[in-house]
Amino acid sequence: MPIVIDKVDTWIVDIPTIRPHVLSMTSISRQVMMLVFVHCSDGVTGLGEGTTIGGLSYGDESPEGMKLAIDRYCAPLLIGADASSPAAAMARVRAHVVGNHFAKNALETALLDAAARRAGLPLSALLGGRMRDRLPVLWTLASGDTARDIAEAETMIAAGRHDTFKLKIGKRAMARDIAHVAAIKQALGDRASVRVDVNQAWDEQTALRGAAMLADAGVDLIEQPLPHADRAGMARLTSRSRVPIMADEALRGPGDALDFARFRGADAFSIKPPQAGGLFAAGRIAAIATAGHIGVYGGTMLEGGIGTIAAAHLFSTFDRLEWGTELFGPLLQTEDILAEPLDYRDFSLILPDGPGLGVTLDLEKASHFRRDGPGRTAVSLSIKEPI
Ligand SMILES: O=C(O)C[C@H]1C=CC(=O)O1
Ligand SMILES: [Mn+2]
Repeated sequence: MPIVIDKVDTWIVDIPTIRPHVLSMTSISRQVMMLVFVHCSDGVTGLGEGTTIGGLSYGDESPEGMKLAIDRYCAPLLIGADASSPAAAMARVRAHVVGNHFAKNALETALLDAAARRAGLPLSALLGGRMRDRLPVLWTLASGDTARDIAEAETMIAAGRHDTFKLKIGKRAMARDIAHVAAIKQALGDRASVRVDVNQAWDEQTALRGAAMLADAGVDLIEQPLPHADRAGMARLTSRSRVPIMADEALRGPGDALDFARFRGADAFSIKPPQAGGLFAAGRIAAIATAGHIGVYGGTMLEGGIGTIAAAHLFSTFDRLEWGTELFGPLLQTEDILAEPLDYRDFSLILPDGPGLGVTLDLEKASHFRRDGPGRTAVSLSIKEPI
């Protein structure tokens, strides 16, 4: 008897962040996660997560939209389908649903988690096998305040948690932002690598001047300085900047990665399974990066434990990961909805060995924070910032 997909459930879960996280386009003080449960006829359930930043401020999918896309359009395509081939199941979804990369990634993760659990293998084994058991993880300093960011970095270094920091800039005038970055780099010196993420906020002229000043300040990497559609500008900037340039929002699938590799639009790629449209698509971006002599970095959408560990399984299979990862999402949340939190130590995230994702959802806790669940909390009702 073939094992088929019986049911697909989606939940929206709201968790506050430990402090406001300030980016160029929005500030968040909670994270909204869309969880997917794929229930199979053999009793195995796979888990996936779709999370973005600040509703629709970062990308063109919101957690609420992901839930709708899955409930209304994707789930009916999957019910009764063979659960043993996530690739065939996702091909069916892709044939009928355009775009919706975050929703597709969450579904593909759940299908792969179920298949790997059934096989008794860690997800990384299904994706080709691990090249490493731990991933270096940086921390983003984004409180919006220089002194607080320096204090936060010092605490992280002292605790052995992070020694590489990404600073979110682009919200304020360029000179003010760079003074903030330079002060942090000066305070940390050689004890830390400092990078910046402009989140598309600059134009090419600002970026050319900014890159020169950031080089003088000792910054190691500049992430997505220009709007995602300005590929020619990214290529010109990459050829002129003394600091390596990384593409993030511009990479919405392997096709974008191929263009960037052809025109050397970046020195490094931030690889994010949700932006890519799934774990397999993200793996193809890494292959293009490697073939194009472009550096590889494991990005995040500030996901919780499920999305984070799914990405970690994939990143563990990459043969090159020159720029490390930023898989710190669960550490930014006040609560963990996993039964056992992810294992962060020695500046790294340690991959679990159990089958599938290798993590267990604390169902009671997740239901408590579920927006539409029985334990609906004050958190989801008292939020003032835009969803
Ligand atoms: O990279 C982004 O643009 C999004 C995200 C990742 C880390 C962080 O602080 O924000
Ligand atoms: Mn980024």
